[in-house]
Amino acid sequence: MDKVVKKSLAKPFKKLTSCVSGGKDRDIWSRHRSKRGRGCKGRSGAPRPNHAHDPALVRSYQADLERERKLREAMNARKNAERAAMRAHFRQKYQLSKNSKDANHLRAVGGKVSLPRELAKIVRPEGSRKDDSFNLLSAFQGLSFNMGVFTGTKPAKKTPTPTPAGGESCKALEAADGGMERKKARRNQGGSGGARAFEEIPHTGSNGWINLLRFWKEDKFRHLHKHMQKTFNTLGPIYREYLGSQSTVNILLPADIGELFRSEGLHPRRMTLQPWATHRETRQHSKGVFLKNGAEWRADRLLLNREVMTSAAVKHFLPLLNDVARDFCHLLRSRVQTDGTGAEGRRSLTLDPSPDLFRFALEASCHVLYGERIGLFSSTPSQESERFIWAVERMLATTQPLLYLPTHLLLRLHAPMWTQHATAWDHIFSHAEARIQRGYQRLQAQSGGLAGGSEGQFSGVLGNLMEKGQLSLELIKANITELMAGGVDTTAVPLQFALFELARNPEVQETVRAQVQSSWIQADGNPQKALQGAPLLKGTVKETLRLYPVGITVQRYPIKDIVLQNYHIPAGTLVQACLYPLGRSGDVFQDPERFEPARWGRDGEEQGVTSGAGSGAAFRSLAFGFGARQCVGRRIAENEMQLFLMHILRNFHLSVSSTEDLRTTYTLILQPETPPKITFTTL
Ligand code: HEM
Repeated sequence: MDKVVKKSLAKPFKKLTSCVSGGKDRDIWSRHRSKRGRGCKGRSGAPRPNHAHDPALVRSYQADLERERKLREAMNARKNAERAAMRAHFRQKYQLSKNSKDANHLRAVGGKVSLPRELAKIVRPEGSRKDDSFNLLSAFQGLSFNMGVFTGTKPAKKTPTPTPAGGESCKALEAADGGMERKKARRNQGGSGGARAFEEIPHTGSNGWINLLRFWKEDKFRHLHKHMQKTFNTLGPIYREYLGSQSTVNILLPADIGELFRSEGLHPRRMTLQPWATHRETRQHSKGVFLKNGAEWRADRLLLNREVMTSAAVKHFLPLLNDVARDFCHLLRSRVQTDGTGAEGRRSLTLDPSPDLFRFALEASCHVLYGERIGLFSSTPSQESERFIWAVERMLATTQPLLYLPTHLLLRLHAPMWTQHATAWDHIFSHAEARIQRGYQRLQAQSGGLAGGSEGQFSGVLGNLMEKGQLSLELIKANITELMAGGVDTTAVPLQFALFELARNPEVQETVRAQVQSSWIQADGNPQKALQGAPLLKGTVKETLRLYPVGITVQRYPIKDIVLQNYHIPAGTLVQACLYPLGRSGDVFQDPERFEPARWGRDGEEQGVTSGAGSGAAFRSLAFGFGARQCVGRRIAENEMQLFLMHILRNFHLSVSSTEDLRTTYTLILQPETPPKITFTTL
């Protein structure tokens, strides 16, 4: 790996060192000079005059330089004065002491400051009293100002100066540490006319390869979510990041995310997971919806939606998920009875449930996909399935480090990381292929044809797709394999977090349980009705994913130019909504560290949104992504997790020995560094 990294980084490094030392440029320059020095001839053959010794030319050149310098100084003075004027305004507004440095800046421009329109609007917002300008003047202690700006009679000027624009920004600008509020103050107002250039977006370093090295050295990939949170706190609600060959614009405020999704177009695109795509290409497998784009993606996606996203589909597969969740709890209950301690009827067992949760998730998704149970809860679960679970985990863990390197090069060099990744995918494919074959044969053998059967029985997503015959067998295989690979860790891991949070918040746990118990009785054994009557279960899942989003970002390439935080973002830029910092932002959620399922009301919409959160209320809960390209397994995952928690809460009281926060790590999905141990006590 080291060799590969060195090789792949050698070129950019060479470029970088030559830039720093000026090596290559100097060579070219000196060669050019010496050529001229050797007496380069004109077209006529006569020797060219040596301009370097022409005094008139030298004088004019020096005059040019001087003019440029003066212009630069004047511009800087104007910018400083604009900022000083704003600061003086805020000082006066918040009755803070005056600052002589600002007065000097203002004096340097003769006391005349033409504020750009955005700034002027802050100083004298629309509808404010007429004497505002007078107050402002008094703040400048006798310095004269261009009144036209404040009264709006002078045309606005374009300026690269920071342009805070909103009432709440006033206070923020005064914050001494330049925290989040100050950055938030740069919110975009109106069209892109006055927007700042893309290049002005704060960034974490403009050399992607150096950044990448730093990431590796500091092991930042595993803590990418924390790195993002920290960077937003330092640079504000928008920043650029260059990593290897990737470059992204990162955002976290709901209003900005809304703007991004509104420009995703008919065929929304995410960042391509190149290692996955390269695997499909080299093995000549078809791609499923995860990796496809454009009209092809849309056509396949619409067919899949019918099988897994519509309410008719949910009605079919929900009872299957319920069977698996119920069986899981029966099994766990008998284990607690046998291996646990305590009095009869209130036995307790402490264990790390994660291996069982992975089995549960695979059993559940296979039941929905193939319409049959695969027997993972038996005392001797199949080795094949255990290998599949292991392969998915390997595939995810090896994706992240490969994302920022040229996959085709690694492939050619047989880099061990790539080989591990490809082998993990090969396992996943051969396992899925075997299951699909079996499912296909079983369905053919069944009387009454494929999906629906003669009694209208649901025979799994595979059966339905085959019966309808709208997707080729190749595409069915590709998509079923993706659904299998995407359906295990994504639900098993949040369930670990949910159990942990319920266990360390006993009051919350009791409230959710009370609702579940009463809903269960009223639903008379109908799982769908039981879920509908217990919205806190939905709230628990949402709350878990707010604090621990499986994928820490959702990405899009806007199809048109947009403006975010008053920066111009050209169409086609990769923009990421960063879900981990979003979910824990005090600007967006009240008391963000608190686990509170009830914050999501009956209809799943958030209640008690912080007043400073701005618009974009629909863009606070995005763990499954958004719009036409959102997670296609969403309905399976939501119902699977809610049913699981429903049966657990009906059967067990949950507790943990320590209420300390869990340490988390990111390996393409966010997970606990060490899976938490939970004590299950029978009810
Ligand atoms: C809690 C569980 C899950 C979470 C948080 C989750 C999250 C996501 C996210 C964020 C996306 C990208 C959406 C976007 O770009 O807007 C996605 C896409 C996808 N997910 Fe999930 N997922 C979960 C469970 C599942 C399950 C159970 C399956 C399969 C049964 C699945 C299969 C997929 C597929 C195939 C895509 C690609 C869809 C497309 O591009 O059209 N996911 N998921």
